[in-house]
Amino acid sequence: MPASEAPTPPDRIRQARRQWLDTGTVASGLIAGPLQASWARCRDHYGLAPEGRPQGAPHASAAQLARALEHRHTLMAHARPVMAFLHDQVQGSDSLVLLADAHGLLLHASGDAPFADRAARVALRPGAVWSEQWRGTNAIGTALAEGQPLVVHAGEHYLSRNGFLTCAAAPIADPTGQLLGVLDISGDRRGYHRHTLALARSGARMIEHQLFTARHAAGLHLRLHTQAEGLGSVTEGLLAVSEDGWVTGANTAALELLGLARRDIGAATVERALGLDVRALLAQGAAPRLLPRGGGSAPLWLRVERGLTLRHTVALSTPAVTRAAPDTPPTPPKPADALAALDTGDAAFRATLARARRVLDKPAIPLLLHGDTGTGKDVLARSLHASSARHSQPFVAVNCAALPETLIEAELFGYRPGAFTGASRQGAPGRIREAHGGTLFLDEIGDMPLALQARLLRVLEAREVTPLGGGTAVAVDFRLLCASHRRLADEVAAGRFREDLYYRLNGLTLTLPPLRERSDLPALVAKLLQAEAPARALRVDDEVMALFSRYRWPGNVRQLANVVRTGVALLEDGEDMLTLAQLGDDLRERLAGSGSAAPVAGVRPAGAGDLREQADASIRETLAAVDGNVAEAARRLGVSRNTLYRRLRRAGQLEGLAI
Ligand SMILES: Nc1ncnc2c1ncn2[C@@H]1O[C@H](COP(=O)(O)OP(=O)(O)OP(=O)(O)O)[C@@H](O)[C@H]1O
Repeated sequence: MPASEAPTPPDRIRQARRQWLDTGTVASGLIAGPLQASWARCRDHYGLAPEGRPQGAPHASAAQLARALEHRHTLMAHARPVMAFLHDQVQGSDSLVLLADAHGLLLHASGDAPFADRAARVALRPGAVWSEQWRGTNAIGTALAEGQPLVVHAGEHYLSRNGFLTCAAAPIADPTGQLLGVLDISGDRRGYHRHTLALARSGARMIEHQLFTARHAAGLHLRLHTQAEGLGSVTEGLLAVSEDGWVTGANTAALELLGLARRDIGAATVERALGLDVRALLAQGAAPRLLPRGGGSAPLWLRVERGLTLRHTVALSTPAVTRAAPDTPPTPPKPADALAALDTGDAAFRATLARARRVLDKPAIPLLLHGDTGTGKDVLARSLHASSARHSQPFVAVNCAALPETLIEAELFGYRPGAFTGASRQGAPGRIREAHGGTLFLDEIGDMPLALQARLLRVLEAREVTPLGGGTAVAVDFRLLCASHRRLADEVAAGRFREDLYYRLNGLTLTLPPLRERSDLPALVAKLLQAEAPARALRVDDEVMALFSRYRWPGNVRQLANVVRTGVALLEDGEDMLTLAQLGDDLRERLAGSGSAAPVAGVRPAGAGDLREQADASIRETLAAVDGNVAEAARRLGVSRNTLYRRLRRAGQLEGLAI
């Protein structure tokens, strides 16, 4: 049974809190084990005080939230209709249906307006982060930490200020077993209902079912249920099987029916899971059959399917039946518009986008994205995928600069159990196979070691991949996008990049212009301002725009976006014009520093000094401050992750960091 299926009685919770405050421990059995473990984490790992407030808890800006929604658009597309359905079930009961991502960032809320107002007072609204680290024990954060559905009721919340809530949450995993987020139903504690957890769990199952169907409908997959009538329903188990007999995907129901764990996906054979080998499955017709099982387990009904059936095609094309809730956060651009949304008026960039659109759905023509750091290669790659016919299939990004050389091979091609020292016992299918049916984005391809280039070339030519440690080659179908800030032709000339691979990758090169060469700076600034504060009509004054126009922008759009974000944060309430004075001294100095073509009156250029040493010191300090989390350190330093990775790789400091 999941933790706290029924709420702990109020007197027990009071007793537990009193014991906790007085002695720092709780007698066993007073509250559920996972919640007790969570209280201990809150105090010992996160240093939270029960009566305290969440100090420094992050809150996503509108632009960051929009980006997170865009990033999770597949999850959103499948979650919205389910959330609308759940909202119908709990309507009028003072509650909210919430969706959080795997970091606890609240992506979407749907619910009763009066309760939404109360919930917003404790930041239970889109943009806030409800991981345990910031909010203490709570259904969203604790379900993520424990990886199981649970209820956190009233005083079981670690922070007293959240004690008016009763919350039930269930994790959502993708078909490969990776945790995508949490579906939560939160309400006033007086309105607790014992069915709420079952509702949240069913909602999570429905979303997982849809995600599975979208990803695996085209391949060999199995439907499982204890009753024949259950096949085809949202309660069925679903298992994807590769042609060489590996379990490559499963929903939670299938894992439970077969007694498998998430880590078994990509690691267990179908023979181990079902007692049938893949040939026996393929020989079976489309009719359901009863599968006897040993060990006292109930027999299972099994139906084997290959490829799309009409019913699933219809189901796939309709997940966008959404009913906008009154508090719907900004929605990401529709997939078809993602490319168009990048066009802010620069003629050369517009022509590049038009060329890209012409080959969008021709996967035989690989695209190579070239541009300096921060020019938007990653943004363009995601938009290309979102605008393509494959948009509901996986987008798998591999950053070749981010991985130690020794790991790239296993990460890309997968490996058999025990293929190399330190390999996980389960083996892994590899990123190339994860991209099957969708898009594979190899970022910083110029940093791929020569030996691996030969292997990649073979995969591209044969369109099949063989895992490290041997085994059968598996056919793969993906649209390839590569990006590099280096000119690959120069790398070829220098002998660092294989010529044959270069020609294989370079169906069409799309070059992103540096920001200083773009003619649409004012429109881009307007777009970034709008994204940062959608509800306010913000502008920059002429003096700032003139400064922006003269500056060289070595960090390109990323740097501009950071400058705009800081500027907006420094605006007083009610002000809608960003002026030079409001940019702050340090920012003005940076803008007017050595990168500027002409100095601005009254602004001192940045001093020289030993920049490399300073940079190294600040990288070390920042990494220490964020516990080695490279993505977070890059954000704080205002540089791209790739720049930081390259720097760390050169210094031999990449192993062991959170990438
Ligand atoms: N067209 C755009 N509209 C709005 N924001 C953009 C655009 N292009 C880039 N950005 C912003 O710039 C940031 C950097 O973009 P991106 O990561 O795509 O650059 P990149 O070229 O891949 O950089 P690197 O090579 O350093 O990884 C993004 O997070 C986004 O905030």
